[in-house]
Amino acid sequence: MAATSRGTSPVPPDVRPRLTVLSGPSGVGKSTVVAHMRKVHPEVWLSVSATTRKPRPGERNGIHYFFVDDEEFDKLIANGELLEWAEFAGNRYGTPRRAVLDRLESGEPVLLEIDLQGARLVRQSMPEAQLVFLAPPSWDELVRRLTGRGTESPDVIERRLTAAKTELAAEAEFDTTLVNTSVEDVARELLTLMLQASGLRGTDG
Ligand SMILES: Nc1nc2c(ncn2[C@@H]2O[C@H](COP(=O)(O)OP(=O)(O)O)[C@@H](O)[C@H]2O)c(=O)[nH]1
Ligand SMILES: Nc1ncnc2c1ncn2[C@@H]1O[C@H](COP(=O)(O)OP(=O)(O)O)[C@@H](O)[C@H]1O
Repeated sequence: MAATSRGTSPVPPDVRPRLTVLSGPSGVGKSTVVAHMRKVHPEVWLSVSATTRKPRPGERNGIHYFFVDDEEFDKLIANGELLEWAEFAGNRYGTPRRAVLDRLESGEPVLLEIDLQGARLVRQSMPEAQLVFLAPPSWDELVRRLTGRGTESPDVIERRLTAAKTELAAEAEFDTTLVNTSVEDVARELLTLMLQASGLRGTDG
């Protein structure tokens, strides 16, 4: 099955939504899709979030996340440095505000990979943003991917699957759904959506 798009954007035609938010349940393949898109198109800018989660093997500070402790995260909030933040499965995650606003001001497409709560906050503060939901081909496949990744303990997997039920139920709040059957197809469709939202042409790369 190819990636499919569903839904239409409620954004008025005179507003250019340059900010794109990608959300979806843990294990659906968000990081994989984004990594593939950036491999093919290294010029695409992705916001790097701050998190209190501990790094997984292979994750690098400043590349995958800014890994901070609770005290540092509190400071980011207190100083108004986060565009949005949320607690997810026992850790906090937030989008550094300045870097995103700088990119938007320069007219570049911007991608945020954040959870449902963050997507809702962005929708409130930036109604022109386009919200893209990444859905699994099936529930069983989501469980297989999350378990097969092998990065979380069984109780953390359980928490993430509980959150996944809430997230899947919120799909209709998003402008578009992409079903992650093929990483390459989804990455291409996501880039096209980002470029179109910015008033730029979609590519076939
Ligand atoms: N609200 C919010 N969510 C974030 C941010 N960065 C990452 N997330 C989300 O936090 C959740 C957990 O991320 P992570 O621990 O990396 O696990 P993974 O997405 O399953 O690989 C995912 O839904 C991410 O999209 C952020 O800056 N803000
Ligand atoms: N289209 C796909 N088909 C099969 N496996 C996939 C696909 N996309 C991602 N995966 C695998 O699923 C697991 C979870 O992907 P990941 O990108 O870490 O998800 P997320 O960032 O949404 O939590 C990884 O092991 C990844 O290799």
